[in-house]
Amino acid sequence: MRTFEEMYNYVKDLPPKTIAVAQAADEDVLEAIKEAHERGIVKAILVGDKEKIERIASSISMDLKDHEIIDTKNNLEACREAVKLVSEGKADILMKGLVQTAEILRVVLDKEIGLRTGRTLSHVAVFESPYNRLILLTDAAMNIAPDLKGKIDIILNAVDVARQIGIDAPRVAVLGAVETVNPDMQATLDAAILSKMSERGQIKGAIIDGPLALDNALSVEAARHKGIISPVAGNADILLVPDIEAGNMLYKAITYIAQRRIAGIIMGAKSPIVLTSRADSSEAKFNSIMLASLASNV
Ligand SMILES: CCCC(=O)OP(=O)(O)O
Repeated sequence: MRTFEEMYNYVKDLPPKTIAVAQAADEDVLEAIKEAHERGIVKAILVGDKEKIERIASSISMDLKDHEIIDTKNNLEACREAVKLVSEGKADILMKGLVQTAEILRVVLDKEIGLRTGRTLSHVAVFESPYNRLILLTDAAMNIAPDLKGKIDIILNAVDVARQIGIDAPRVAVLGAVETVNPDMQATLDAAILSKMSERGQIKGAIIDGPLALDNALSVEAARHKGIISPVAGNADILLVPDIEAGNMLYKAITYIAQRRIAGIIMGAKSPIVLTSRADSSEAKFNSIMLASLASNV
């Protein structure tokens, strides 16, 4: 797949999913749900301030008859109710509405009602690139400073998503600020170990190389210019960033500087979780719903 249009052409033939939205009283969230419903991808259980949800829905001419509303008093209650719907099997997908990322993730990780599976949870973003392909970015939202084991799990979650979008053996660039191993830079040490583990078949299903800087991970020209010989350089499908600061800034640079279309979900839980920035457009939220629908096949 090269675009979100191509993703839609695939997702439209999947059975519609039920999505539980934690704090749905937001215009962009409801716009995205409206479009995803009209295009046959989901029906929703909208959790949040009922009066506000109905008011916003009416202002965007959204018909609520095919959706359910659960009235809640505050964000915590909305997150808990929405997460419970998924853990009880009443919804296939969870979506972050107008709540902070940390608020919903705390409930997702709750030992009693949460959605843990034993796997590391991680954020996977997918964006349209100028390189004629969809590219994945991980982790922009969940793992603050993952260690080596964490990075392996983060890669595996991204590989699952890559497969669903038609990339069978994704090329993973382990990003750093430089392309050589520097003992003072932990990201480059982790990159070297991950590359060797991949070469020896200890991590399967992907071709992993690094450290690579962002320029030579993406651009064949940049890689050639810097004389980098690598099975990944210039052709990366997955960008693994060293920590959440790098990931979140790159995610927002893609949106606000490059102005590329993007989608984001959390993988590794009982269901995919649609997780965009609160400030992301309804289009980004719609694309993320599509991505979650696709990823729920994993
Ligand atoms: C994937 C980005 C998550 C994020 O940064 O969310 P907020 O902007 O809502 O904090």
